[in-house]
Amino acid sequence: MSEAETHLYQREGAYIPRVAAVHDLCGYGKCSLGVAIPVLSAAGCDVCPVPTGLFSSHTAFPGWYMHDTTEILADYLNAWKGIGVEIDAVYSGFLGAPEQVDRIRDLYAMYPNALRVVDPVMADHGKVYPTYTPELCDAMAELACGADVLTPNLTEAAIILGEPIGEDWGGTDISDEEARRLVDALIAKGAKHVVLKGIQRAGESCIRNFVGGADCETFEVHNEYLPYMLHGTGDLYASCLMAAVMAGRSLEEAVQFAGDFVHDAMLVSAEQPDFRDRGVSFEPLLGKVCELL
Ligand SMILES: Nc1ncnc2c1ncn2[C@@H]1O[C@H](COP(=O)(O)OP(=O)(O)O)[C@@H](O)[C@H]1O
Ligand SMILES: Cc1ncc(COP(=O)(O)O)c(C=O)c1O
Repeated sequence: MSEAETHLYQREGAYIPRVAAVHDLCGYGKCSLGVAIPVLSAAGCDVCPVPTGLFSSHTAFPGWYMHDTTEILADYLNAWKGIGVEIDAVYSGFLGAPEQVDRIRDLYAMYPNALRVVDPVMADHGKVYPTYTPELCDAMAELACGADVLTPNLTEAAIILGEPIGEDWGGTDISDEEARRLVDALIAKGAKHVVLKGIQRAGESCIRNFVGGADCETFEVHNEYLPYMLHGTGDLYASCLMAAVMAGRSLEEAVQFAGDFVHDAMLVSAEQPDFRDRGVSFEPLLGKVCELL
C-alpha cells in the first residue's frame, strides 16, 4: 500500500469522534492539554481530558510547581466506566509516573477498538526531562511499542530502542539511511506507524520528518527550518497530526498538515513579545484546523 492510501481513522458523516487526551495541564507555556484541547476541538472532536499532572508551567522554565495526579486516575477512569463513556481514540503524551502507563493500558482494555496514538514525550536534545525517572522512561518505551501511531523525536527514539543518549547522543544531523533505520527498528519493536521528528542537518535550510509503517513504505516530509526553537512544538505537531487523522485524512496528508501548521505557528509566535518564553502561539491559526473537516 502506498503512503497516500494509509487511513488510520474513517470519519463517518456528521459523527463527532471522542478522544481521550492523556496529558498534563500547564498553566503557562503552550503544551500538552493546553494545545490538545483547542486543536482537536477545532477538528470537530469531543476531547475528554485525562490529566497526568498539573504544572504551573512546563519544566523548561527555571522554577515550576507540579501536582502529581497518579493516585486519582484509577477512580477517574472507573467513574467513566460507571457512566458508559465511549471513546474512539486514546492520545497520550507527557506522563507523571510509571503507574500512569498502567492506567493507559486500562483505557486500551476498556476501548479495545480505539486508535492508540502515543507521543512519547520524555526527552529532547539528548536530555531526559527533569521529572522523568529511568522507570518512567522504561514504561513509556514499552507503551510506545504498542502504538498505532508513535511520534518520537530523535532522543526519544534512542531511549525506546535502548540506544545511547546524553554525551553519546549524535544530534539531529542524521542521514536518510540512519533515519530509515530508526523508523524500521521502532516498527520491528511493534509500533504500527512511526513519525520520526526533527531531523535537521548542518547547512540545510529544511527540517525533516520520516514516516513509516508496517503497511506503507517509509517517506520523508520537510518544511523550511526556522532558526529558533520554541517549547511545545512537539505537542502542537502531534495534536495537529491527530486532528488531521481524526478528520479522516490519510497519514501522508496528516504529517504534511502538522509540519505546515507548526511552521506557520512558529512564524506567528515570533511576532509576539517574549516569544521564546511564551512558547508556540497557534491561536490565530485555529481556523486552518477547522478547514480539515
Ligand atoms: N525550527 C523549526 N522550524 C520549522 N519547523 C519546526 C521547527 N521546530 C520544530 N518544527 C516542526 O515541529 C516538529 C516537532 O518539533 P520538535 O521540536 O522536533 O518536537 P519535540 O518537541 O518532540 O522535540 C518538527 O519535526 C518540525 O516538523
Ligand atoms: C510539563 C510538560 N509537558 C509537556 C512538555 C512537552 O513539550 P514539547 O512539546 O516541547 O515536547 C514538556 C516539556 O518540557 C513539559 O515540561
